[in-house]
Amino acid sequence: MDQKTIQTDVAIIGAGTAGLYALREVRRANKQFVLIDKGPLGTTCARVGCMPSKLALHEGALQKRQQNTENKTNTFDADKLNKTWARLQEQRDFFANRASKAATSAAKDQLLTGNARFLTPTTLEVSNAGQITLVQAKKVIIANGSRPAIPAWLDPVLEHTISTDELFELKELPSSIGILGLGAIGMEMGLALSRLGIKVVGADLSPAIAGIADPHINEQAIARFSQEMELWLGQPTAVSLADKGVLLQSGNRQAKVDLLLAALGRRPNLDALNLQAAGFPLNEKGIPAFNPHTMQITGLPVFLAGDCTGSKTLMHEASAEGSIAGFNAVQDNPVCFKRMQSLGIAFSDPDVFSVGETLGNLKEHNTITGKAQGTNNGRARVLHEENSLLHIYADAQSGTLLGAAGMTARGEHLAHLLAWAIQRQETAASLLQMPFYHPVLEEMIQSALQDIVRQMPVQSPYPFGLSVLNCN
Ligand SMILES: Cc1cc2nc3c(=O)[nH]c(=O)nc-3n(C[C@H](O)[C@H](O)[C@H](O)COP(=O)(O)OP(=O)(O)OC[C@H]3O[C@@H](n4cnc5c(N)ncnc54)[C@H](O)[C@@H]3O)c2cc1C
Ligand SMILES: NC(=O)c1ccc[n+]([C@@H]2O[C@H](COP(=O)([O-])OP(=O)(O)OC[C@H]3O[C@@H](n4cnc5c(N)ncnc54)[C@H](O)[C@@H]3O)[C@@H](O)[C@H]2O)c1
Repeated sequence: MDQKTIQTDVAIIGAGTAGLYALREVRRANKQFVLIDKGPLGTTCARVGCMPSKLALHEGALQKRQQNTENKTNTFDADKLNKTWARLQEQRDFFANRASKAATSAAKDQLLTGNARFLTPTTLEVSNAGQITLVQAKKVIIANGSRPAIPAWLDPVLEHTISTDELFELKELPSSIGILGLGAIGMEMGLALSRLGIKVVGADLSPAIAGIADPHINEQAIARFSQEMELWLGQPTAVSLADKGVLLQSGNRQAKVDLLLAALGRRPNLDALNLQAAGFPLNEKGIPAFNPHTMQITGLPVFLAGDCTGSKTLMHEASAEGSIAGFNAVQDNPVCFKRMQSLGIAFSDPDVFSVGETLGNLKEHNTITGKAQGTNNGRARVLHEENSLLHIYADAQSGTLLGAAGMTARGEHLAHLLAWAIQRQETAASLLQMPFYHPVLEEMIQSALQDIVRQMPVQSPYPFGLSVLNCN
């Protein structure tokens, strides 16, 4: 067996979002590096994640709007749908090719293709078709992502089961699909496929969809989205083989579907790296202890970044963690960086979002919830999105904004404004001093803030939103 050895300053495992952001910092510091990836290049986000899912959602929304305009019902047209899917795959290829080129042009001949595993915390064995390369690095960054969870109880129906890793490669879409797991992936893909004309049955053990922690938002979201796909919630679903498909059964409900999409969460890929044998102390989930402000693994010259950490598995967090890990891997003493407010958006149209603290983490007696409903917002009514609902949580004494949750039309934009305001430690009163145009959905934020201010123990004598100017 061929074997060569490379010695370098920094070895990065994974050329996904986190790995590429780490690489940018290592290159800025002019350090030697090796970027290792087993392939395919192109990042999870661009190949099978953020981008293809948004292409499918956008196409689904266009078709739904057209059907509404023409007063038609949603029907399955295999030929048309497969052509649409092929077009979306081409658009997806643009994003994936761009990310792949970013990796090859940044790493050039320091890109090492192969499967990496640790022999010691600073020695890696990289294998590619029988060829072994040993990499000895002063620092290592682990950014090897996650994979879809496919539990063993799906084995009997595995031949009819896919994950999002396969969904965007399908040449022919089924006329019906079952979705197990209604987190962000299950809800986004269920709605996209349903709007494209596929019959969708979605099931989740939990009574909440899209991970919504606020029960009123959840109730509203279930009422809204069950108009588009069947939702089986709060009970286990059994699966068995049926004629050319899968039989789903939960309580007294059952449905036969052509294909099953497993959207049961994702697992960190750390387990493939031989960490324990190489001397990494691991917790019960197989993850080494690390500092989330430096991304350094406790006591070792090794850093983690992105989905492989098993927490904050979002693109913007992967890029921030990659930057922190890459920056710190080239320092003598790692720097602690502040982490951003948490922000999660399901692009379900109306979008479901959660910002900052979730309701379950807040103490009821210390928290005021400001509420706004689409029925009282002119723009939401114009858009036929009266069922929009926004809750903003604030500290009961100071009015400082702590978190928010909502299901609103164009919620992605409201979620960002709220995340920025919370990170800037705005209070309900200070944020009300910002201009709010009319008629806009942002007036839902204004209404919820006014609702908070009204509930505060001390009331200002001045009108809402006005700050006093000392004219003398
Ligand atoms: C369907 C779907 C939709 C999503 N939508 C959104 C969204 O709208 N917004 C959002 O913020 N996030 C979204 N996400 C999450 C987002 O895609 C991920 O958080 C992000 O892509 C993680 O990046 P990463 O760099 O950690 O991992 P990846 O991009 O997966 O990179 C890991 C890399 O490591 C390589 N690798 C793995 N093991 C080894 C090994 N042993 N040796 C060498 N190389 C290895 C892989 O080949 C891969 O290139 C979505 C995810 C999915 C699945
Ligand atoms: N718009 C976005 O930002 C976006 C979109 C898609 C994915 N993502 C990222 O990808 C990650 C993975 O997404 P996901 O939706 O697969 O994971 P998830 O963890 O969000 O959801 C998994 C769902 O599966 C359910 N579940 C678990 N066991 C079950 C069982 N036996 N039967 C039925 N349901 C069961 C859980 O209750 C949960 O609702 C997300 O956590 C998110 O970080 C983000």
